Amino acid sequence: MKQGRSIEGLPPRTLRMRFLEWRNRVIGSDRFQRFAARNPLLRPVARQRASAVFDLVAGFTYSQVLLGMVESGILARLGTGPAAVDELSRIAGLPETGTKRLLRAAQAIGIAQEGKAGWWVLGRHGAVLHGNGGAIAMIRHHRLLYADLADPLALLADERRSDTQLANFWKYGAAKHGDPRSAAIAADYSELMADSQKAVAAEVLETFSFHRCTSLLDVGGGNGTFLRAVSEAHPHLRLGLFDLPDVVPLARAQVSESASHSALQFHEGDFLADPIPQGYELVSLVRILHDHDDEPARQLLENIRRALAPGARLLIAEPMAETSGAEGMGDAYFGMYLWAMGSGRPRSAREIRGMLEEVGFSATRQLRTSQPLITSVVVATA
Ligand SMILES: C[S@@+](CC[C@H](N)C(=O)[O-])C[C@H]1O[C@@H](n2cnc3c(N)ncnc32)[C@H](O)[C@@H]1O
Repeated sequence: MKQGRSIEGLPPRTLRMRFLEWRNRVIGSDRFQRFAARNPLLRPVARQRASAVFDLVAGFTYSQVLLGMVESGILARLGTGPAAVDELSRIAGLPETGTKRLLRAAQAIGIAQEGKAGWWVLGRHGAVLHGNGGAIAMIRHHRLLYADLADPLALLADERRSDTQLANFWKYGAAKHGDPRSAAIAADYSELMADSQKAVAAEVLETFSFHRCTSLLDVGGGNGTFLRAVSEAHPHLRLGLFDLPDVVPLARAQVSESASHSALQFHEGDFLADPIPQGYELVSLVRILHDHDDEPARQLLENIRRALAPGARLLIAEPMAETSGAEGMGDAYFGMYLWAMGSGRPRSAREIRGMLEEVGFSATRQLRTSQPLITSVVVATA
C-alpha cells in the first residue's frame, strides 16, 4: 500500500491523520489532563480549554439567560442606567428571588453586573448588546431555532422534509402560490433583516469603493435598508432594488418616507425565474446566496451573469464559513440555522469564488472586512 492510501473501509494513514489521532489520545487521557492542570506553564492553557469545553456543554443555558434578560425588559432598563432589584423585579414581573437568580446568572456571563450591593448595571457584554437592535431582534427570533433544535438528530434525519418553525418564518415566495398570509410573512422577515442590516451596510461601505461606480442594483434588497445606507454615503449612484412582489411595496413605503431616494427604481420578480434587470454597473447580493442550496444558488449567479455587461461587477456580502477566528459562526451556527430553515448552507469565500468562476465571472477576490462575523465580501467581474 502506498503511504497515505486507505484500504477500503479503513481510515487513511496520512501523516496528518496519524498526528490527529495521537493528539486526541494524549489530550483525552486523564493523566495528561491532570499533568497539564498542575504544570505552571500549561495550567493557563489547560484552564482555558476546560472552560471552552464547558461552554460547549452549557452554552444553551447562557443563550436562555440572555433571552430572559431581553424578554423581561431588564436589559433595556439597565441600558438607561443603574437600577435596584425591586424595580427590576417589577419590570420583569418576577418575584425578587427569581429576578436575583436571573441577574446573578447574567452577571456570570458578562451581561449584568452588581455595581454596589442591590444595585445593578450592564456588564461588558450587556453594554455591547443593549444598543444593538439587530442583535436583540435575533435573540428574540432564536426562540424558533431553539425549538427546531430541541432534538438535533431528529431534525437532521428528517432531511428537511417537515415544516419547521424557521421554515414557516422564512416562507420566501409564498405569494407565488397564492398564500394570503404571504404579505404578512414578508413584512415579518423583512423587518428582522432590516434590524441587522445597518451593521452589514457599514462593513460593506468601509470595505468596497463605490466611487468608481455610477449605478447599483441590490438583488433581494428587502425593504431597502442597504440601499438607503449606500445612497447616504454615495448620493451620486443610480440605484435599483429587485425583490419579490410582496416585498417591493415595503421598500416603496420606506423610501417614500425619505424624499432623497427618489432616484431609486423598483423591480418586482423572482430572481430564480425572471431575468435580472439590465443596465447596472454593479449588482449586490447581500445575505442572499447562503439561503439557497447549490443548484438554485448557481442558477441565481448565472442569471445575474447574463444580465451584466462585460466589465460590470457583482458584490456578494454575507457571513462566510471557515472564517478564521469565527469558525463557529459558519458551519455550526449558520450550518444548523439554514438546515432548520430548510434551504441553503454557509459557504467559504473560496467556494463562492469557485461558483462564480464556474458561471463565467473572472477576477474574483475576497475583500477583508473588519468584522467578518457580521459579513465577508467577495467581488467578481463579468
Ligand atoms: C435574507 S433576506 C436579505 C434581505 C437583505 N438583502 C438584507 O441583507 O437585509 C432575503 C431577501 O431575498 C428575497 N428573496 C428571496 N427569494 C427571492 C426570489 N426568488 N426572488 C426575489 N427575491 C427573493 C426575500 O424577499 C428577502 O428580501
